[in-house]
Amino acid sequence: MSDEALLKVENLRLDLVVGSRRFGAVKDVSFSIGRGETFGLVGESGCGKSITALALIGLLRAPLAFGGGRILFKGREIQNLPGSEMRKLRGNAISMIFQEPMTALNPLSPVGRQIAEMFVLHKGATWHEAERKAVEALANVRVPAPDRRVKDYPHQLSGGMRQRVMIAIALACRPDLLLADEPTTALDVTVQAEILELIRDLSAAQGTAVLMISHDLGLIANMCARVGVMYAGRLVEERAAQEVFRAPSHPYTGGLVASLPLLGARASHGRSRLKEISGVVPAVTAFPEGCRFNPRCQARTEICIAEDPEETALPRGGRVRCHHHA
Ligand SMILES: Nc1ncnc2c1ncn2[C@@H]1O[C@H](COP(=O)(O)OP(=O)(O)OP(=O)(O)O)[C@@H](O)[C@H]1O
Repeated sequence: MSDEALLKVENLRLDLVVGSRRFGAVKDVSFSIGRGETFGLVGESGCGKSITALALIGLLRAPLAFGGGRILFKGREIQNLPGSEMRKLRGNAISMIFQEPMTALNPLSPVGRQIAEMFVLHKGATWHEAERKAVEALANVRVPAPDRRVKDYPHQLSGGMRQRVMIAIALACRPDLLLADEPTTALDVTVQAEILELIRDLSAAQGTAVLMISHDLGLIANMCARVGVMYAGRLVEERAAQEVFRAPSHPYTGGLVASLPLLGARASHGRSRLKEISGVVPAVTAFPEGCRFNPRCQARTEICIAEDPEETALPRGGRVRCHHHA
């Protein structure tokens, strides 16, 4: 991608450290996100999406460890920043929302105070100013009666309202990049749609780039301009969202598309595709030799077992990592 990229991840490797052994939980993952762009990471549970996001904001914890590569944010390498420098970025220029707000919010502090803290910490506001801004921030995420809700503790709010609070905290300082890790998985379907709309509207209004993470390809394609498909710690395909549906190139992507109820029939038309992906993502300590997808792949031949495929650029843009890509 161009030098203009807001975030550039180059050959990222993240290791699972078990005694003296290191297993590549994420290996050679590269992607970039432009300013204001929405980029999605999709793949089944255990593919390495969450740990990739955690690595971006310096929240990786043992037994996982940074293993190599570079993370450039606005051209600056951030993969080895000291804790104090990373804390200046986190919540300010890069922020994150998680699947379960209860684990991220402080149960002992009113939500208004938790939002206000961001303005005090990162923007040098006084508490008085910050608390006024917290009411505005809650109104912004469409929480009714925000002047009263600021005094509520997280347990007094519904799951959807808590997620709105987390979005208010994450967007308080108008970050350049929002990492959204399965932000709606814990919510019921109607609330899910509202929260996604909120993330889309607010990030577009603020010019915030979004890295959206989900196991749901439909959701990702709806929200994102470009999609990275992860399998067993590797980025196996990266494409414009519409291309992923129109002509998935990696057999794993094809399987994900075919398993979507509405689009499966169309995507598999005229080509040999997995109707569903049998089997499960292997444990990090048991990734197979060669292509990591080979044990589950219907297109597998000997080379797939013997050799890890290189990344190949696709003619209509994007890239794929498969010996037999479409
Ligand atoms: N704290 C940990 N200790 C050991 N292994 C871990 C830890 N955190 C993650 N892993 C392993 O690293 C791999 C990638 O996990 P990660 O959470 O990034 O997957 P994911 O694609 O985001 O899936 P999910 O949606 O389930 O979080 C998985 O195999 C997981 O078991």
